Parts: sequence; structure tokens; C-alpha cells
Amino acid sequence: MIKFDAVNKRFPNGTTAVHELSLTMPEGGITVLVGSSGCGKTTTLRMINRMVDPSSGTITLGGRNILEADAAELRRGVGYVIQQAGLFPHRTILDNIATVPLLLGHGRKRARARAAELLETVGLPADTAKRYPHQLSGGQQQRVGVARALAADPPVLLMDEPFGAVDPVVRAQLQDELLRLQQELNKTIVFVTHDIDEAVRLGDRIAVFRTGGHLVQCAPPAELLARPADDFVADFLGAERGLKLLSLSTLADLPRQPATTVRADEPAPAGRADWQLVVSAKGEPLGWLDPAAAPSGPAGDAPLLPVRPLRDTDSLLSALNESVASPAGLIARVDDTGVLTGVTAREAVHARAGDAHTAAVAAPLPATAPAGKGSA
Ligand SMILES: Nc1ncnc2c1ncn2[C@@H]1O[C@H](COP(=O)(O)OP(=O)(O)OP(=O)(O)O)[C@@H](O)[C@H]1O
Repeated sequence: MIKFDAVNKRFPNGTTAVHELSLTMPEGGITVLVGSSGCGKTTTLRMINRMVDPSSGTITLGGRNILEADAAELRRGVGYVIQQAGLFPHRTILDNIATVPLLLGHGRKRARARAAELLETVGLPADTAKRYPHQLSGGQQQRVGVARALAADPPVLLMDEPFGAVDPVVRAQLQDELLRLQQELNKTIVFVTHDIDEAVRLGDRIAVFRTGGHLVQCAPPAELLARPADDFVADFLGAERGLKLLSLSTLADLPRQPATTVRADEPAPAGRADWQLVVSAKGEPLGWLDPAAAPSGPAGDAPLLPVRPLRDTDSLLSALNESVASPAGLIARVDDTGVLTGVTAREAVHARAGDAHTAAVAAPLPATAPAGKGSA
């Protein structure tokens, strides 16, 4: 656990970067720091590994005052990942990752073996080991940055806008990878971002800062979205915060009903007024058969309207989106192998979306002191 207690940081030029910060970052959780530019997120992060020292207040890591710890020793237990990875350009990928184990006195062979293992952990092919950073895509470089930070197996990982410079598709992949890694590694992660969607996706807790280094609210994503502390937080979360809340629930317990299906290799029945889902021989949904069309021949040869099947692990937000986009007003549900398990009507999704929102707003607040006053 990392605990900030009444921490201030004032730079010699008079700028107050962090003001009276009291915040607890739980062990094994991802705490995300968000807020507009210049509100003190990076300074807060850098105080944890003593790249910046506070002007006043205390910071403890695992119960130990970090100002009393040896800075070099402290940093060995704290991995650091920055935007654009910050790799050494003239070293191979393997040597970039092996740098820390080498510094820790591991022999070259052991350090490289550990680096090769980490390449695999972060999902990079073994043949990237011999390449140089400029021969990798931005997303791949970012993965190397994460591997390098993990090399000494630190219990704490500080990540400063690590995915800020990659395109949205790669960014989503990197976020998924981080969540997967975190399930295995269970690190205490402090993650800085400007992007509220990224914060909601990754954070166990989200701390919202405003200019002048003030912490406004720190709460789990659902609580933050359902009950922003003030207008500043509500504005920061954006007009779609109700929809964002739906991204936190899945559609697993939404009831389903049997679908009317026709196999692609069977003749499309003529004269039916309801929507039929064309499925493969294995039972995978292929598309909706338009009731207005009068197909002849196999259903699979008819012009089909698109279907985007959802799994139980998909979010209620995806279900809502699909319920609006589906020409049939039905969402098709599949199991892990992609086989159809039934359909759910648009109305059921809308009703559940409303219920989920009401429940989040009505949920009792946890018995903790408000952010910024005592431990947040
Ligand atoms: N070394 C420094 N000397 C003087 N002022 C500094 C220094 N480092 C940061 N600041 C100022 O402290 C404030 C907080 O900076 P910080 O980098 O922590 O913000 P941030 O929220 O991470 O911003 P961004 O999202 O733009 O990275 C800013 O006003 C910044 O200009």
C-alpha cells in the first residue's frame, strides 16, 4: 500500500504542483490519476520513487516512510514506464530489458534469459529480441517498456501516460494486456492518464485532480460515475457518464430467449414476418434474414443484414449499442466458441441499462472519509 499523508510539493519557482494530498493506493490494485494538464499527476507519481521529494507531508510504501529509504534501493522495488517507452536506441530489445537485471548484478546469461521470458510475458514474438527500438512499432516499443519495468519483479509499477502515443486500436490492446498481466502479477500500479475512458477501463480506483494539485475525488469507477463529488468531476467525466457506467457491467445475467434460426445451407422459408437469424452448420450467427426480402435458394446465399454477436463477458454498453444497431431489435448471444445461445430483445436491454444506473446511484457509499480530507 502507498499512502500519501498531507503531502505538498512546491517548486523553487513558486509553483504548487501538489496541495495537501492525502490518498491511499491499495496493494495489488490499479490506482489511476486523472485530471487536466498541469494538475500535478506526474509530480505525484514521481514522488513515489523519489525522483521528486515532497516539500512537506509523508509518503509511506508498505508502511515505510520513503524519505527514510535509500533512493536507489527504493527504485529497485518500483518499476517505471513512461510514454514512448524511453528505450535505449542503440541497444537491442533483449539488452534493453536485461539492463535492470544486469545492474542488479545478475550474470549476463541469467539477465538475458529473464529478458527473453519477459518478452513472452508482454506478448512479443521471440524474434523481436535482436531488433533495435526503431525497428518496432510504437505499440511494440510500449510493451518493451513494460517488460523492462517488470525485469526486477518490483511490487510497485508507476506508469506515466504509457499508452498516450499509440493509436486507439493498439491502445485498447495494450490496456487489455495490462489487465491480463495484472491478474497474473498482482502489482500495486499507479497509472497516470488524461483519458477518462482509459481510467474507467483500468482503474480499481480513480483519483481526479484539478489545477493547483488538488485531489477532488478518489473512488472506484462505478461510484465516481454514479456520484461525482462536484460539477468539476461531473464535467471531467463528460456528458456520457451514464453510458460509461454501463461499460462496467456485463450482460451475463440478462435473460435470453430462443432465436428463430435457419441454417445457411437450408432453403430460406418464404412468407415469414419475423426476423430469422442465419446460422452456420456449427450454430454460429452469420446475419439476419430480411423479412421483407423474398429469397430463393439457400438462406446463406440471401443478402444478409449484419449481426454482431455478444458474449456474456461483453458490457451492457455493448449490448445497448447492439440493441440500437441491430436491424431486428434483438441482440444475438453466443458462448465462448461463438455458437448461438439465444437472443435478447432491445426492450430488455434498455430496461436493464436503466436499472443498472439506478442501482449504482442508490448504492451505499463505502464508510471512508471524503477525498482530500483524511485518507481517501
Ligand atoms: N521541475 C519543475 N519546476 C517548476 N515547476 C514544475 C516542475 N515540474 C512540474 N512543474 C509544474 O507543476 C505543475 C504540475 O506539473 P505535473 O507535470 O505534475 O502535471 P501533470 O498533471 O502531470 O501534467 P501533464 O498532464 O501535462 O503531464 C505544473 O504547473 C508544472 O508546470
